[in-house]
Amino acid sequence: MELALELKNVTKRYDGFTLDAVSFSLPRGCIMGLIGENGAGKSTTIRLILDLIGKDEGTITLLGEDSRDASKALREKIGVVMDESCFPENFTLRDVDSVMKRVYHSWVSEEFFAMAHRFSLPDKKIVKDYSHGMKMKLAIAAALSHRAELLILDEATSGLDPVVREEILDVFLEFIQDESHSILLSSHILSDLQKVCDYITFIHRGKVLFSRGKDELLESYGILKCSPEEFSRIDKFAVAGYRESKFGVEALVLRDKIPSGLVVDRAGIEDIMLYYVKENVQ
Ligand SMILES: Nc1ncnc2c1ncn2[C@@H]1O[C@H](COP(=O)(O)OP(=O)(O)OP(=O)(O)O)[C@@H](O)[C@H]1O
Repeated sequence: MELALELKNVTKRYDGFTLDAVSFSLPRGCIMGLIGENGAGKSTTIRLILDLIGKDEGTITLLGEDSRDASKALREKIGVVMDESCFPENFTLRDVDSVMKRVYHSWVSEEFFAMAHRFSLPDKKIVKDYSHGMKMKLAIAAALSHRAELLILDEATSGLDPVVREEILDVFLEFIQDESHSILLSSHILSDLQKVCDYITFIHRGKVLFSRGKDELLESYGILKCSPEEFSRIDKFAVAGYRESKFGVEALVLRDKIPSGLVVDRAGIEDIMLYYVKENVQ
């Protein structure tokens, strides 16, 4: 399986925080969601991948090349959306186009304007007068207009309404129709990730708790609601996390380890994350 991205034991130490031996890999043609609580290390991971900050240990391979020796040609193949404010405030679409075509050899003006119009971005308005959603759409249109093979997005859909998010998720799904294309995106909107991702990597307090196929995760886990007596009879290796209330016990469990007769409901990525975090608090 050809990989778009591979991290092996990537470590970054800050005073009071360590991104600790992070390893995961993203196959080409797939979308990976990076999840984790505030301050977990998602943006640090993305900055390391983009070589915006230096790592202390480990290796990062981007489209087959070491990220440290990334050539200009490799950089052209990576579309990045870090935040909304990537263009000067007095720029119009035309200004963005004329600057970007000097930055990227592979810039395709027709694709940029087509995407900008698809996103209903106005021709004449300057960036300063854009809404937050318009700025994000502009950043995404630009990232998609230089023949990128790998898109890396940090919180690209945060603060956007559901209609705009859906529009952007559709663009992502179209982008990976080409099997050489891949996407890594971090988000707190787990329902969005559940819709589009093939893989989920969960970072918690600087460590990868898991990096797995989404379908496999959703099939493996379920939510069990039962009485304390029933819960006491369950193999504890089957329990990823639980909470007790006056109504009984609710637990995130491995579905195939639960005896028949007990009802196990479907778990979402959000359930999985919440129970895992609860179980891993120190
Ligand atoms: N330049 C820096 N110097 C010191 N500490 C830093 C620096 N950059 C990030 N950190 C710390 O690294 C930790 C992880 O931050 P990071 O921005 O990667 O988290 P995140 O998962 O993206 O969080 P959020 O969801 O809130 O954006 C935090 O404790 C943060 O304070």
